Amino acid sequence: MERAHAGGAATFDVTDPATGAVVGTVADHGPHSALQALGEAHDAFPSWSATPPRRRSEILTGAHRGMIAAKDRLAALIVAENGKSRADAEAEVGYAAEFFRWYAEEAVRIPGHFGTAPGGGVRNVVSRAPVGVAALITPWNFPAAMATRKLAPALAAGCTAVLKPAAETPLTALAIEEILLEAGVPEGAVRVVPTTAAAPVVSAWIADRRVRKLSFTGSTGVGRTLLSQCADRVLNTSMELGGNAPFVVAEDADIDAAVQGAMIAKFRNSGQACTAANRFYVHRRVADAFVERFGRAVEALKVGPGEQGADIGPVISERQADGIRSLVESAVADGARVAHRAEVSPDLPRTFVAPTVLTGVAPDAAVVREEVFGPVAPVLVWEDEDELVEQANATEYGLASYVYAGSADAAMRIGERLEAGMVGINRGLVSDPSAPFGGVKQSGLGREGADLGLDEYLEPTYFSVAWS
Ligand SMILES: NC(=O)C1=CN([C@@H]2O[C@H](COP(=O)(O)OP(=O)(O)OC[C@H]3O[C@@H](n4cnc5c(N)ncnc54)[C@H](OP(=O)(O)O)[C@@H]3O)[C@@H](O)[C@H]2O)C=CC1
Ligand SMILES: O=C(O)CCCC(=O)O
Repeated sequence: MERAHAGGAATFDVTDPATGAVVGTVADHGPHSALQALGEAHDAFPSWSATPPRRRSEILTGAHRGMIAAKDRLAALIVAENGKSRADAEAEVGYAAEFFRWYAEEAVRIPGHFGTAPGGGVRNVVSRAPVGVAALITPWNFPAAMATRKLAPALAAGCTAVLKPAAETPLTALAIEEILLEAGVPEGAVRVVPTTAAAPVVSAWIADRRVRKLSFTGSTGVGRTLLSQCADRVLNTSMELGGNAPFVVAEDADIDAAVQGAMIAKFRNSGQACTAANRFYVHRRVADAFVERFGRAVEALKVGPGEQGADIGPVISERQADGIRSLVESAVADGARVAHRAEVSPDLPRTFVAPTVLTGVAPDAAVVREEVFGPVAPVLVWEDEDELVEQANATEYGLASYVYAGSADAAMRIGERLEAGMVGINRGLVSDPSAPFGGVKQSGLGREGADLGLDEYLEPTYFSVAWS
């Protein structure tokens, strides 16, 4: 599985987090070749933005088909470079491809506005134009979906793009670039630029006047740094940052359904998602039943390499694994109890972390306050709804939250009080290309998916037309 890409002699290896084996080698772009790629995207912009929406739509439809046809190959690449289970990888390919289909349908329906100014004699005409060349920065946790969630609306809007994938997972993004070219995206309109020098490459793009848009998915810390760099040029930005999702179980919830939702919300992608349930608030009356059933489901999880039928693969790196373990150790040192834990063979490398349920966790424990990004579920007990809401909102993050309740009234009442851009009501999965994905507070700016995701790549122009 080897991919190289024009862009200079330097290369870097991509490794499998399940084994440490090298699974690919790619060009390592520095700022110079990254700016050349930007030049290509800039040159391609006039023609792509003038391409009829119907044709752009057909090309995106072709990209959707191309991804579905390449599902096995793409899933294998994702497992190899990210480590997730084969089932998670296949689900990701379907989810990622769907962004192309959704935005193929949106490309031909970009709305405008025609209205009469209240004073009369003037018509307000509003049209929307592509913002220009977009620089897209993606993380390693969803190597396909994070790329298509940005590329699809950018291309639908008429933008061209340079995309920097995470250094851990460039192979999937390169495969998607090829699929786009095969579907008819012109040479240069999309350039994937792997690098081990993220900061200088991205800074060079941000400083370059040809870039008119930055869309970033990753940690809040890096997002903050990029926002301050973008301030110098007042660059249009979209930011999908970290999360710390509360998962609330009310006393009248269907416990089996809540456990099923919790398994998805917590263990999809081994917990490495910004939408992952980070802390569980379970009503005292149902806490024992929930922990017992949730614990049984967790203990049944099979941990192992993604291609060997495991439910839970490795996390992305030893550093990440050590960080997750130390959150568990510090919670236990402060009185928490490991109530349930899945088995991990001692023969597996250190990147494999045991899925764990913690009880008796202090509300201000680091495992509750910080984004765990791993398969660990701290469970806290609540009784008073005001206190629950206060604790759930006591975070700078505001991305996703989840509520399980028996009555729609209770579910919506609690859901509306949670500070989050997305609320799963009796569902453990909120991600959907047809819905606006994004957060409030320090979880980000802007939305991806749905019609709002397209808006991020369009600028309104208002024509004030004398018209008697
Ligand atoms: N919201 C989300 O989806 C994600 C959140 N996270 C959170 O962040 C933590 C750390 O993960 P990590 O991978 O380090 O996330 P980062 O935020 O560091 O990485 C995300 C992307 O930003 C790039 N990047 C990193 N530093 C810079 C920089 N200074 N300038 C420009 N680009 C940069 C990375 O490139 P490169 O890979 O080459 O460093 C990658 O493409 C996780 O534990 C998790 O809590 C992580 C990933 C996704
Ligand atoms: O962690 C992320 O930013 C990706 C969330 C995956 C999803 O879309 O559900």
